[in-house]
Amino acid sequence: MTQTMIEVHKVAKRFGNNVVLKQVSLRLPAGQIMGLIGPSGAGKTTLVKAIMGMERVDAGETTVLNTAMPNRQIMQKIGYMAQSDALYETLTARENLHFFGELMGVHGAQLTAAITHVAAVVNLTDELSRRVRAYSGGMKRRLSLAIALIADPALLILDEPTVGIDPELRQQIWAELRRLKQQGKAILVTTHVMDEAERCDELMLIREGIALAQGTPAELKRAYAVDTIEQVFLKAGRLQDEN
Ligand SMILES: Nc1ncnc2c1ncn2[C@@H]1O[C@H](COP(=O)(O)OP(=O)(O)OP(=O)(O)O)[C@@H](O)[C@H]1O
Repeated sequence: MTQTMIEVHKVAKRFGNNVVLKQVSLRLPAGQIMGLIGPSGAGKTTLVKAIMGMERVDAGETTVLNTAMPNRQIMQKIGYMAQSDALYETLTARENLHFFGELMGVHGAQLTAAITHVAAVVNLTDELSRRVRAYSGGMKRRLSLAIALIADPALLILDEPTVGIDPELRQQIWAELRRLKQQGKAILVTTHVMDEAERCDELMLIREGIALAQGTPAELKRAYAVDTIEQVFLKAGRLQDEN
């Protein structure tokens, strides 16, 4: 069987009285892109943080690269892009990439080559010498994505990576994600964009903390007898409300 990169088993989480994840399970093998889709507040980021080991869960287990999370060493091996950018504003983009690359164990000529490559992927090659505080919101998202890619990690966890990014560049980023997947990398991505959901190998639909449906885009469309993932989303929501 293909190597399992992420295993989530019956994870539950609440904040006070607000139950945010209910018995959520998933498995992400190497060479696959899994999309987490669901309305705002559904629990996607909380699930991502639980997988990263950044949020303690109340029940269940999360395992990354065969290691129970939280685990600091494993955390450093994940190419993680958070929903809010964690960048050094007073440094240039190149200095940020250099800093985070070193932190993830990439050095010297290898790091220089990696910076050139990831900057090209997110179209920031000509902006590398500018300080991040002069960047627009979209440019900061692109730099955050470049940082997630810098160490060529076996596992990428990307929380809404293409928010604020124009359609052309979004295509380019998805082409890179596909290339990485073909190399055997595993990618977990949260998205609100339905055409991105269609590009995932596997989708999990989360609503009110419940994993409502899981499968390939084609399987989900068949199961709900609809033509698009957007319709799956709407129909699954309606059915959940009726029950
Ligand atoms: N640290 C926290 N303390 C209290 N409540 C929280 C905390 N983090 C998240 N929540 C709540 O948990 C629920 C799920 O939030 P989460 O960020 O996981 O949703 P999401 O699906 O990622 O939403 P979005 O698509 O808007 O990013 C929300 O009701 C949110 O208010």
